[in-house]
Amino acid sequence: MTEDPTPVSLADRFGRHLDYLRLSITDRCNLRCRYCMPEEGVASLGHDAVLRYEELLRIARVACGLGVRKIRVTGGEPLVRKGVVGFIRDLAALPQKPEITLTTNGLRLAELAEELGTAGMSRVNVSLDTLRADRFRDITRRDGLERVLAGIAAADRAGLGPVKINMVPIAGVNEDEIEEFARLTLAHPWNVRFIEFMPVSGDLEYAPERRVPVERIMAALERVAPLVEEPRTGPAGPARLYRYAGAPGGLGVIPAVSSHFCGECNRLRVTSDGRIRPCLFSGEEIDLRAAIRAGASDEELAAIFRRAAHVKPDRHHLEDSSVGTGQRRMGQIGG
Ligand SMILES: Nc1nc2c(ncn2[C@@H]2O[C@H](COP(=O)(O)OP(=O)(O)OP(=O)(O)O)[C@@H](O)[C@H]2O)c(=O)[nH]1
Ligand SMILES: C[S@@+](CC[C@H](N)C(=O)[O-])C[C@H]1O[C@@H](n2cnc3c(N)ncnc32)[C@H](O)[C@@H]1O
Ligand code: SF4
Ligand code: SF4
Repeated sequence: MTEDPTPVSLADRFGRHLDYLRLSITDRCNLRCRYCMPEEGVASLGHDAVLRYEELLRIARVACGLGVRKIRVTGGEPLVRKGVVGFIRDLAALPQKPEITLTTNGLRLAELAEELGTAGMSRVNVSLDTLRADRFRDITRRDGLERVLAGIAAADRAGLGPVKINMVPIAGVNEDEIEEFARLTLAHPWNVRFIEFMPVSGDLEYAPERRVPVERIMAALERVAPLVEEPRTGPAGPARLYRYAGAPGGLGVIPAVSSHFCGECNRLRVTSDGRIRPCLFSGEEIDLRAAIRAGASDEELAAIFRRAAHVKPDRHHLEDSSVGTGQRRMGQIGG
């Protein structure tokens, strides 16, 4: 095994520096959110198809050697994979000490938050689309609102904050809760982010027309109290940031579809079966797993990452056609 060279930057053809890796560690999930995956017929990847933790760790190490500074562990639901805490510990201990974050539905967070914090996780983002138990059951096809809320509280206590809460407003489903979510920031130190629904649905009922455009989200936020725009420090990611004066929590709006933030994109993704996705919304994938299992060296893996950076498109084209995520659902890519 070779030592990592002095960190370099992984740049693409458009001058963007790719220093953020979204690593999906499983395609399995303990929920079935209607906008993400169908109830039935979700064939999980076979055991051998999914990368082993050693393989994922090696990928992360090679990526960090290329300048990746932040790794977001995602899924499917990352907290359903056995051994996830040990894996987080190993990631946090990589020589480059990347920032380790997690995107989760929160169902298992109450039991794992403390261990995750001790393992070296910096922060968590929790996906939550409703504060009503019956609606939670309708959207996710499972029970669990109380557990998610307990998970958020546990993450706070474990120092995994400020917790970001990701809410996807969908017309006719939960759009009427935008204000209630926004009010949470008046009482809690959470950053509540509203994400435009993306047309990659698991359920036909959730058609693109259900997307609540950013203007409507903003109007709902402004009905609660005047918004103060927050300065963006560094690569803040895709969210536009706001706050109500004096509130402990913050607000974010992620215009994933309408006013895309591709010009500032710093992400690469690796799916749980070892494919690099240069862009969430391009079907192009580059196989790392085959290379790893054929005995590729670290240099060869780094070359595959460079190739992925090279083919990263300048932007998505969701507004031009019905382009989606190719053959993959969101839950298979990790969002
Ligand atoms: N279009 C698009 N959407 C993205 C991208 N990255 C994340 N999202 C969406 O934004 C939402 C929030 O994603 P998170 O997993 O919380 O990650 P993040 O927004 O990068 O989180 P931070 O690192 O805390 O800013 C999810 O619905 C993602 O699908 C991206 O590169 N492109
Ligand atoms: C695919 S999930 C994976 C991680 C974890 N299971 C969770 O739900 O946080 C990552 C993110 O994608 C978002 N997502 C899934 N389908 C979406 C869609 N059609 N439009 C917008 N966001 C979506 C979810 O709300 C979640 O915040
Ligand atoms: S959004 Fe997350 S929790 Fe919901 S089905 Fe998709 S992967 Fe599972
Ligand atoms: S759509 Fe593609 S290029 Fe645009 S921000 Fe997302 S991953 Fe980056």
